[in-house]
Parts: sequence; structure tokens; C-alpha cells
Amino acid sequence: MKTNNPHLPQGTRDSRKHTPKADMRGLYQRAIKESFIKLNPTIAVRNPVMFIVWVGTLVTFLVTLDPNLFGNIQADSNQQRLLNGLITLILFFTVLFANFAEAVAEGRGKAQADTLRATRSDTIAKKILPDGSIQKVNSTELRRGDLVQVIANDMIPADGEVVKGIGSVDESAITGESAPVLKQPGTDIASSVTGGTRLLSDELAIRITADPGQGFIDRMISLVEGAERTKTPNEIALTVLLAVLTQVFLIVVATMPPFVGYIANFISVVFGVEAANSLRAGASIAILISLLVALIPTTIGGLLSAIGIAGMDRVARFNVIATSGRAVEACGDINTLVLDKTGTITLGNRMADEFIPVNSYTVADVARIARAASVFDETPEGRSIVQLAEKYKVDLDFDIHQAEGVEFSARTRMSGTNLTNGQQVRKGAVDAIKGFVRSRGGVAAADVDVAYEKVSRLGGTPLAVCQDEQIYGVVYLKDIVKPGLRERFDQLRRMGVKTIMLTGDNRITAGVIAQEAGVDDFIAEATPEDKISVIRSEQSQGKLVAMTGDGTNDAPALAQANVGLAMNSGTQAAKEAANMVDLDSDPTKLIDLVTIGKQLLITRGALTTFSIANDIAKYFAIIPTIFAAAGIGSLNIMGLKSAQSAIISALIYNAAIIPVLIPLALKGLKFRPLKADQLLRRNILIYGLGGIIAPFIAIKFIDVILPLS
Ligand SMILES: Nc1ncnc2c1ncn2[C@@H]1O[C@H](COP(=O)(O)OP(=O)(O)OP(=O)(O)O)[C@@H](O)[C@H]1O
Ligand SMILES: [K+]
Ligand SMILES: [Mg+2]
Repeated sequence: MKTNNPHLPQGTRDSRKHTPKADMRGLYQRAIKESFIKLNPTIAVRNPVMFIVWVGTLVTFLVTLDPNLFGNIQADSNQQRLLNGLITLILFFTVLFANFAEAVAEGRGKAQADTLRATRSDTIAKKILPDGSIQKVNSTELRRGDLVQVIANDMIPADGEVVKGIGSVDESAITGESAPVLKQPGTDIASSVTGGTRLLSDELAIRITADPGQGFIDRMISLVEGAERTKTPNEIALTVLLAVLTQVFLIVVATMPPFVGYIANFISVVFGVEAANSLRAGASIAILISLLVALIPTTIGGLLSAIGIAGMDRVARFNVIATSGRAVEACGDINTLVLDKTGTITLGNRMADEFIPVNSYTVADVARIARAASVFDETPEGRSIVQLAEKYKVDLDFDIHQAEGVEFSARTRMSGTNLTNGQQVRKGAVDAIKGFVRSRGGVAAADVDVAYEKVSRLGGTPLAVCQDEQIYGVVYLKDIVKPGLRERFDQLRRMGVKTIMLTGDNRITAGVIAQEAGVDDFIAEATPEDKISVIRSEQSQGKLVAMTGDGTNDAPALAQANVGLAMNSGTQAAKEAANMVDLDSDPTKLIDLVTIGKQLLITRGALTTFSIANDIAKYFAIIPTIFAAAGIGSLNIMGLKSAQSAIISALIYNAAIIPVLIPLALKGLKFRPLKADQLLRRNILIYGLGGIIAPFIAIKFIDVILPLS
């Protein structure tokens, strides 16, 4: 549990504050260098569209050296050389610009990885040997299962679990949160520590849970660096589509020479030999390659991976670590959001507030039994009960060493103590305790239900306390709904996302909290199995489900969900099962993640539309001018100066549009909370129409200012 003020609405925290402020100049310099490194054919081949352009560049370079390399084109070879050289240069820059887009997107993650790496300097660890003696070893020699001693001001050498001691830890290296966090054994949430964080006070014994290089910070580094970035299924599908389109155009352009040859023969009869020759020159190899490059979807081909990387990067800047781009994308398609109640919708520091006696018992009786049932309970609920009971000065009437704790479990929804004299004290969900006393021949008095309803209607959690077959009363565990949730759920509803609250708590409490928070639906008295089956049933209706949670009992559901967001303050099990971890432990951040995911999808969709629409305009700029050169001027509907000027203008536009769109690809389109089909319609209109019109204007403009005849 964090020791800072828990009443601060978490959603209002500035979650980007510790993002390393990237040195922009250094970033661009590194990206320029990377752009050249990415020319390496083994790297370049991963992007089929741009690889075609790269091969085309090499061919046009060859025909710059010798214009007649692929057969005599019967034209002024100096002029051809100049034209081919110009085409080579523009194509080369097209490839570089695409590489640059990817490198800039990657660069931001690399800068972040560097700052993380700085926190992970090797430390000397104090390993506790089986005989209890201390051996100093390098932290890289620690293995899972080793025991280490950490004293105030020491760096925690690796990920682990506190097994002894209590102390406060500075976790700002990973969370950016300067308030120290209390660590102690027992509750799995508070006992997990991360390598690279620093112990501020006291002394801890820690059992190491990660082998070298497998720790949380190591994983974060490789994630933000993009080393583990694999293409998402959507991205692969789009890459395949673009490759197919490219192939189609490749075939179209390759069949042009015989076609042009045929027309040239016809033209030479009608218009004379000169016209036929200029048509043949117009269809030279360099021109055909230019035509091909202009027609294939280079804009989206060049920006596609940058869009994906930028999506993961944006998530990272929200202090969320995504294990895959697929998880980020899935966020954009989420139909249903499943949330835990305690700690997710409510502040979660459930504190005992009141003891309500039933039958003829007194408050002090309830306090005594509740305390007896909580001496071994390390959960915040259990501790707060002991604290409240101490106010009534009730003492334990048994020797704690003669008793045995019964741990709370989400399945039994009870916890308590077994005494050596055979007595059993329990506390837990009211129906669970009723079942417990009934199985011992007891009956639940009517006033148990009165107390239960009273607490539940306040949105609190009622815990019944009993000894053997006797119920003594009800503990009121108070919890508060986080402020500002209603607006966020309203926002999600507008995006078409349904919210379901899942809780182990009773129906009345769940209903009150659900109503107050403004979720669409809720499920009460849920066991861990119920949590999975709710997710599965949504998924079987073809819905994509996101889930947030922090407990070990949430881990299976986090794994089942399409997007599982674990709280960094949560248990190791939850973090391992999830595909995203929120370093700020703010569950409402899923709303931001949905926005980022949707933004990623619409940005990619919009730029794909734009790219393909662009190609239509380029087609009209180039094809007619080739024929116009042969005197068929009526085809030159754009009124471009000449075939050469048309081709060069179209190619310049084709190259320049990539860097022009880099900021949009990285930043993402402005997002409006609309339903998916509304967004799609809107974008097809803007980017489809815009994509057709923009190049006509730009190419015409370039044609006018170009000093070509
Ligand atoms: N320490 C405890 N001892 C006994 N009973 C408890 C304890 N903590 C919780 N309970 C009871 O068990 C129920 C389920 O608790 P749990 O924390 O597992 O809920 P959950 O399924 O995680 O849902 P949520 O966290 O949203 O409330 C609680 O509603 C409460 O009635
Ligand atoms: K193109
Ligand atoms: Mg819970």
C-alpha cells in the first residue's frame, strides 16, 4: 500500500511527469544515422513496398551511368542521363525518408531505455547463506530462490519478495512517484519489490524471484526499445495487402513496354517516326520505374511501422508498459471493460469503521471476536479491524501461540482463527458466515440481515463475525468510490465500450457502488472462476474484453482477457498474467489506453486511405503525359508542362509526403469519442477525398515552379 495520500484522485495525477525529456537534436541526429543503416538490404527487405523502391533506385542509377543499358532508347543520351540521375536521387530520398520515419519512432523508445538502463547499474548484494552468514556477491550472480539482506540506503539487487522485516522503498526509478512505499511480508501486494529501487529505511530479507536479465526493469528496457516488437496481426494483414497491390502494379508496369511498343508502331504510321520515338523514350526503364513507385502505396508503406511503434511509445509515456503492440491495438477494439470493484472503482483502502452487534451482544463483544478472527489476517481489512478493536480495549482471551490462522481466500470469502480448544472464530462475507454457522447447527438472527442491509446500502462491505455457531455482529468496512469515474465511464459509453464491475462483494453493496460509479452492469459475489467465465461469455459473443485487476485471484481473468492491465502495486502473479502493467496503478487509465489504441487504428486507416487515394492522382499525372509527349495532348488533363516535368513532380510529391506526414504518424490523429463506424465514415471522407485532391494541387504546383521544360 502506498503511504502517500490515497484520497488524491488517481486519474488526475500527471502520469507523464517522469518521461525523460528527449534531447530532440540528438534524437534526429541518431535517426539520420539509422536511416542509412536501414539501407542494408537484409533490413530493407522486411518492408516489401519500400524494398521495391530501393531496388528501383539501384536500376535507375545504372541507367544514369548508361542510358542505353537496357536497349537503345533513340533519344538524346545526355538529357536522358540527367533525367535518370534526377529520378535516382528522388527515389533514394524516398527510401531514406521512410527509414527516417521508422528511426525517429524507435528513437524515442531508445532514449527512454537509456534512462532506465542508468538505474540498473550492477550492485553488490548481500546473500544470506543457509547457515545464516552473509556473502557479498555481484547482483548478476543472484538466482531465483536466493535469499538476500538489504539494509537502508541499499539498492534492491533484483526482483523479489520480502520474507522478513518492514521498510520503506523508493520506487521512483520505475514509477516516477517520489512517495516511499511500505514493504513487508504477508500480503502479496506489499511484499513484492523490484530490482533497481532503493530501500530507504530499516532492513529487509528478500527472496529473489527473477534470474539475471529477467527482471522487471530488464523487461521494460527491451520493451521500450522495441526489441520485442513483433508485428501485430492487423499490421501483417496490411503489409500483405500492400505487397499484393505492389505486385499488381509491378505486373501492370512490366507489361507496358510491349503495349507501348505496339502503340508506337501504330503511331509511327499515323503521326510519323518522330512521335513514335518520343513515345518510346517516354516509356524508358527509368520512367517505368518512376511510374511504378508513384503507383505503389509508398506513403503508408513508409509510415506503417512508425505508426505502430509510436502507439507503443505513447502508451509508455502514459507510464504503462505493454508487452506487445498487439495489446495496444487490441485496446482500440475493446467492446467490454471488466473492472474489479475494490481498489479499482473504489479507493480500496477498506477500513473497519464500525462494529454492529446482533442478538444481545455488545459492541465490545463484536470487537473481541472480530479481533480474535483477525490476529493472523495480514490484509488491510484484517489490520484495520485489529486497530478499531484496540479502541475498545478488548484483549485476546487466548494465547496466540496456541492458535492457528485461517487465511482469507476469495473462494471461501472468510478468514479467521482456530484455537487449540477446538473453537473457531471467523469473519467474512455475510452469506459465507451464515453458511458456516448453519453447518454447525446455528441459526442467523434476523438482525444480522438488518445490519447487513444497513452497511450495504451505504456502499460499504459488511463482514459478519462469528464464533462456532454464534454470529456476534457485523463489521462495517468503509470504502469510497474514486471521484470522476462517472464522466470517464460516460466517455467510454460514447466510444461504444460497455463497462462491467465484478466483485466478490454482496449484491446490495455492489449495486450501490455500481450506481454511484455509473458502470453499465455489475456482477456480485463473483469467485475467480466467475471472473473468467464472464470474460469468456463476452468473448464468445465476438467481443474483445479488457480487464483491470491487482490480486492473485484476478490473474486467471487477466490472462483470459484480450487486454489485461495489471496494477504495478498488484501481485507478481497479476503482473505476469497481464499483457500491460500500469506503473501508476491507476485502473481508470484503461480509458486512455482505449483512446491510444483507437487512435493507432484510425491513424493507420486514415493514412492507408490517403496513400491509396494519392496514387489515383499520380496515375492521372503521369500516364497521360507519356502519351501527350507523342502528341496526344488531349489526355494531359492536368496541363503539366511536359512528360518529364510531370514525372519528376509526381515523384517529388511522392517522396516529400512521407516526411510531411511523419508528425501525424507519430502523434496520431486527433481522437473523438465516436463509435467505430462513425469514425470510419468520417475518415474515409476526409482522407479519401483529401488524398485524391491534395496531390493534384501539389503536383501542379511543383510542375509550375520546377525549372524543367
Ligand atoms: N480479510 C478478509 N477476511 C474475511 N473476509 C474478507 C476479507 N477480505 C474480503 N472479505 C470478504 O470476501 C469478499 C470478496 O473479497 P475480495 O477482495 O476477494 O473481492 P474481489 O473478488 O477481489 O472483488 P473486489 O476486489 O472488487 O471487491 C469481500 O466482499 C468480503 O465480503
Ligand atoms: K506511391
Ligand atoms: Mg480484489
